[in-house]
Amino acid sequence: MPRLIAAIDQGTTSSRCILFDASGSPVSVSQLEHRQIYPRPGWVEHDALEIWRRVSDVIHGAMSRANATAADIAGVGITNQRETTVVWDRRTGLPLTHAIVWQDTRTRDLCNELSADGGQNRFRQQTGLPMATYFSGPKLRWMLENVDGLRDAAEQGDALFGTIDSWLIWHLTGGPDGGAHVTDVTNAGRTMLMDLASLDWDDELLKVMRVPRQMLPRIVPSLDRASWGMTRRDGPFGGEIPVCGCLGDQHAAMLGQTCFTPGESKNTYGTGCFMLLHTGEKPVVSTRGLLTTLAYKLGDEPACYALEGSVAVAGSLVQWVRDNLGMIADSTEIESLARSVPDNGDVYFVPAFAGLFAPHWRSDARGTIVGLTGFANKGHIARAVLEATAFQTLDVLDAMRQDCGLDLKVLRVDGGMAANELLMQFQADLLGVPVVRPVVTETTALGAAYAAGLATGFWKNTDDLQRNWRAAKQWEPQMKSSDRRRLHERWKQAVERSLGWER
Ligand SMILES: Nc1ncnc2c1ncn2[C@@H]1O[C@H](COP(=O)(O)OP(=O)(O)O)[C@@H](O)[C@H]1O
Ligand SMILES: O=P(O)(O)OC[C@H](O)CO
Repeated sequence: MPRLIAAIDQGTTSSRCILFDASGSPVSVSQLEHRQIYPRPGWVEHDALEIWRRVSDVIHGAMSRANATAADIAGVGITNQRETTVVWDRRTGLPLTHAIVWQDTRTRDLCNELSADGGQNRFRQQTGLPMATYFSGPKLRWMLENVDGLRDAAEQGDALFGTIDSWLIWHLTGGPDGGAHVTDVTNAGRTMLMDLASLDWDDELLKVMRVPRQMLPRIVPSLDRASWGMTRRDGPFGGEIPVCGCLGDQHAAMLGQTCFTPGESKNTYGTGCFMLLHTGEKPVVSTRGLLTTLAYKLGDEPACYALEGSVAVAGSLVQWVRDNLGMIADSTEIESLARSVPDNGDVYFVPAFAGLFAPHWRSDARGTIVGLTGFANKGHIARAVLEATAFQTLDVLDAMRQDCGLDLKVLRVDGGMAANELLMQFQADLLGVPVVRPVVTETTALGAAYAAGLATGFWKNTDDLQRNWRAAKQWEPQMKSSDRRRLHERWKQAVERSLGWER
């Protein structure tokens, strides 16, 4: 009798495999980083083969730590960094070029060209997305136009496209020997090629992005009782297990946080920071710079939608301070450094390294630190670094409030940066809303496990999942509203200064 569910969480900086038991508790974890490749300013690439190898290694690691065999695992769920674009050869299983990562801005001119006719919101009605470098469609068009032989191979059906979920599922279920070529609705919804209402590839968008349909994966729900394929016997699990759950990482975190009711919201503080608000069974098109996205689609049930505020740079700014400035040796040290000063000393850091995402969508913005005086020290910079994430979240929440009259009661948080107590208190202060962190903060992996567990009957229904959710810590807002307003005004001035720097 299988006692566990396996989740593979393939993130921007690392890959994890976590095995969960029936109470939704992690039983074993294995994690490995992969290279970030920066060939030019603004370009960010991953080696998809390296990612597949890391994923295979973490599967081995988690299985051996739990002393588990394939017979112990009821199902496999996948969750992944979204939008990152992979093309590979169906015959060899090898990538045809480096993957273009979601943060990469090389398609800026292409996006400007595509929005010349109809503006940035040209495809917002169909896709819920503004025209921006973030999404996969323009990245795929760039590849088709710049990688030698790719278009011919795609037209002949030899080159396949997928986001990381597709790439991993294809390899797990057989690779060149009949691997399943699928993607779930939450991932497909980030390509700018899928129609939000029909949940199918859209012919007009395929034409605009010049994408041959035969290279695209089949779009499936976020979980499937029939499963998309079994893990191969000679693969990293060492036996056959149904692969039957799949969601983009932010959508998986909605499941992991059990946000199943319209009005519920979670914010994940990882490399970037992504707040999603459940809006029910009908897509709400934003007028304030938020994305309309799928929350999840559980098998045959109707799809649920969400509004999303995507912030490109959050934890990665802490990493930048660690790796590029050498101010700290480990990400966790940022907290004690920030606590060495009582406030930000009027220093603000706008981390527009990849332009500014929600709610601004300005690819011409660049990173800036303002307010420096001879008084400012490392502590003030550290504070400004942490506060930048909280201010960006406030901008997103304000947009949600304006878009749909949201009256948020509590914000559920997770992700690596949610371990930072100073940030969480400041976040509650700025939003004026309690912030709550659950016992299991690996909500992304947990959400993928929940999808696979619901598909296989390991968990019966969403009530089972809700019973697993438990709060570990809550932060109450303590700041005076006049202070909140003053700080927010200063932040907005800093943002103004970052706009238009890139010409
Ligand atoms: N205590 C901390 N304070 C601030 N940032 C942190 C802390 N711990 C981790 N981080 C940041 O969180 C990020 C890792 O979070 P994680 O959820 O694992 O990210 P991802 O899934 O995007 O790879 C890193 O960017 C790291 O710098
Ligand atoms: O890898 P993460 O957790 O920063 O998530 C990346 C997002 O999915 C990008 O849209």
